[in-house]
Amino acid sequence: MGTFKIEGGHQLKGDIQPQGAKNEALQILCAVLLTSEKIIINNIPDIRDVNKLITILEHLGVKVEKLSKGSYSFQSDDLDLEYLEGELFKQEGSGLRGSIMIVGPLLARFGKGYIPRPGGDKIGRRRLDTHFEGFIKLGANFRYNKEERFYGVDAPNGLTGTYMLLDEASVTGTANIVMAAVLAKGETTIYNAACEPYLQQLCKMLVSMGANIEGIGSNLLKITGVETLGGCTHNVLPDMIEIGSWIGLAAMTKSEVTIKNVSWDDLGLIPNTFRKLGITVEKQGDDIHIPAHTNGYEVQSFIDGSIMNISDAPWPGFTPDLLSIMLVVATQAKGSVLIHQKMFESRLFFVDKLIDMGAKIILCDPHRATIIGHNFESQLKATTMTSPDIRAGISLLIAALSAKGTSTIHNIEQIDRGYENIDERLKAIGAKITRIE
Ligand SMILES: CC(=O)N[C@H]1[C@@H](OP(=O)(O)OP(=O)(O)OC[C@H]2O[C@@H](n3ccc(=O)[nH]c3=O)[C@H](O)[C@@H]2O)O[C@H](CO)[C@@H](O)[C@@H]1O
Ligand SMILES: C=C(OP(=O)(O)O)C(=O)O
Repeated sequence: MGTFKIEGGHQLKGDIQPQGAKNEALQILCAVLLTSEKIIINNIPDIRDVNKLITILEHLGVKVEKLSKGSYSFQSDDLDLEYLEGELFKQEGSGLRGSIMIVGPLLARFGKGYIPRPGGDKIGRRRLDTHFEGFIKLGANFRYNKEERFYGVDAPNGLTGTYMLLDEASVTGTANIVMAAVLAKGETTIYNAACEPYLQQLCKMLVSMGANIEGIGSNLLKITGVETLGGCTHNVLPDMIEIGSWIGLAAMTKSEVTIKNVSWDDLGLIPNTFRKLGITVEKQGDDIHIPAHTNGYEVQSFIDGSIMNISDAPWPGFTPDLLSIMLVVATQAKGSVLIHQKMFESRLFFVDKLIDMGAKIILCDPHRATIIGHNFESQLKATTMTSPDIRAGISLLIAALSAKGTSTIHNIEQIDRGYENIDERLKAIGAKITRIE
């Protein structure tokens, strides 16, 4: 278990370049299984989850070549599908959430796909019903081995397009079904589809491979199946969750930071949601400039004067992956905020650590926490903590960087799952962090 030692209380200053988006990269990497032709992907982040998925692809027989930092070519022209039935896959496939998205492409191209119960954050129940209900609608047979928690689908006669209304706008579920439908016979309509930029990017990539998809960016996708798909070059967008993390970090440490090349048009409600906490988010070309909040930041209230409420919703709503960061940043705001995490059941329990550090938080129930901001009148105190999940981990890191004294964070593998070389990148703008293996 790796550890960070963090000396808090220092202002940071400088530019930071966001990495490529983790959740997009995981979808895009699975899509390379849809064609025997070569696919080139640029801006792939060098993070644990993505590297684990690349290893799974290699073990499946995909030819992977690193062209330069973040750029790889992939060719799935000679796959070893027996790997999917072996012990190694049971271990590797369960090591991350994103591995679930190999099922759709394999089912579409080879008529069968398997997956052990995927990993990812332990942040509450994480159902896979939407994925498999979608495959069944397309004509697949479904099997689930309860003992081994192993899922399987097959479609010996191929998949056939149909209409489906998803029971929830699942991000990875939509990606999986889209990747199955692009090679199905006839037309598939997916209503209540998720439409995060990750999915828009996946659909654009599939179109450049020869797929026929209408409605990209909406919750109604119409896909007309094609016989085969070809190669393409795809560029992964900057990671909007990392961008949000750096906005929060800058505000809470009163630092002046410029986040470079953020792809503003793909950030949705993110800049405005930080503004609701009183944070100044300046657009400078395609960069975000956060000035030093020397006099703090004041939470806005609603028109009727009621308490500010920040909650998550499927895109274009506010992403659940930034709520933990909002919560930690609110601990130093002037004013009070209700954070309502609607999607996940166990993502707010890390507030115990913040309360230990001196934050004023009432955990109302597993989904809601009220934060009474300190307005920097009292600094958080350093402590020792363990990172329970990726976004709680980064939030605790932000808290530690703003706190008085030296904090210790254990289980930083959770942070490394989604933040590339985070200690070195933050050191470059003045953070005092030491990694202890
Ligand atoms: C690898 C990857 O891409 N992971 C992301 C993906 O996970 P993932 O695709 O696993 O998450 P889903 O979109 O399937 O669902 C997330 C949670 O939200 C609930 N839910 C979802 C949709 C809905 O309309 N109502 C609802 O309540 C689900 O029951 C589930 O508990 O999307 C999540 C939701 O943005 C993000 O937190 C994860 O970072
Ligand atoms: C919940 C997340 O990731 P995963 O779905 O991979 O667990 C996240 O990125 O915040």
